[in-house]
Amino acid sequence: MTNAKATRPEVVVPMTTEEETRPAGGNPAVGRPVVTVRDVDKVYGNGTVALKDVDLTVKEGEFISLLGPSGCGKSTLLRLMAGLGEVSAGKVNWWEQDYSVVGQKGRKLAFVFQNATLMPWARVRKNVRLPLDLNRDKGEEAEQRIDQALEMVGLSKFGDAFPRELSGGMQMRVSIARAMVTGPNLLLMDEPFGALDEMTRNKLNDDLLRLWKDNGWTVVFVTHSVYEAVYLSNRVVVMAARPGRVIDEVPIEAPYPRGQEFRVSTEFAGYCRRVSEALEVASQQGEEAAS
Ligand SMILES: Nc1ncnc2c1ncn2[C@@H]1O[C@H](COP(=O)(O)OP(=O)(O)OP(=O)(O)O)[C@@H](O)[C@H]1O
Repeated sequence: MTNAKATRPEVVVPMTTEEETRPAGGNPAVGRPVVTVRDVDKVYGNGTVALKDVDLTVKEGEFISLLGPSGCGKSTLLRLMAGLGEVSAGKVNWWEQDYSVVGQKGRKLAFVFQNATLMPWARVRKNVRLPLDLNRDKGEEAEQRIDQALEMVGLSKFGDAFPRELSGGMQMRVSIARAMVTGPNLLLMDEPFGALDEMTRNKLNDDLLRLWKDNGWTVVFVTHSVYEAVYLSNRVVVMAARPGRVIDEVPIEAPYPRGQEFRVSTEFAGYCRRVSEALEVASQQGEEAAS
């Protein structure tokens, strides 16, 4: 991956339509690659090999979860997909093109962190506006986008509130609205609901699936929860540590929309068992490498 220069051309690659990527049942079909990670190594300055020979292709309309023991490189991989940091070897492409071609704006991605990371001194509306301010997007259209983003996360009435006046779940909704406001088509989420209680988390999972479907997003989601990964994803990517690598992929073929019925189904339990077993293998491999 190379750093883009401001003078380089920016190519916005048109997306295919939702109909093309979501056949009957609501599951994503084999769409065009959105992000391609090829033979990627990441070695930090202190010598830690965070990723070794990682290959992963994320396709249009997919909802992929990255799951694995602590330190297996989930966040590192997500950050490289976001263009935050350089690979040590290998390549990351967006829409089959190099960063130097597709450019910052052409990637149209947004990143959601575990903590809502809101500006505590600024009202909700100003927090959501931040990416637009950074892009110098102003005027009526910008205001409409903020309205839409707040409406989508159910916070239309809270634009004038300060973050401290909101619950943890609502703060996370603000964070998602802020990610949505620039109209991304790739959403990278690093344990966004990890700090929330189970009820709130389940609710936000349902909201996220609705937004994913309505907006035709592609999502890569880091989580420690087998249940969350299975519930949300059409594919769970299991990673092992020392060095961080992909060891298994489990397709979750249950149709969307998913709801409470799916959560309590034997199908869900079966997928959770399958993913837990893969996670167990990942943990053992990490421990063996450490001993
Ligand atoms: N900036 C950094 N400098 C040095 N080492 C780092 C840095 N960031 C991460 N690491 C190391 O790289 C490895 C992978 O870290 P990473 O945070 O990507 O894993 P993770 O799977 O997301 O972990 P967790 O589940 O605990 O969040 C770990 O050994 C970590 O200590």
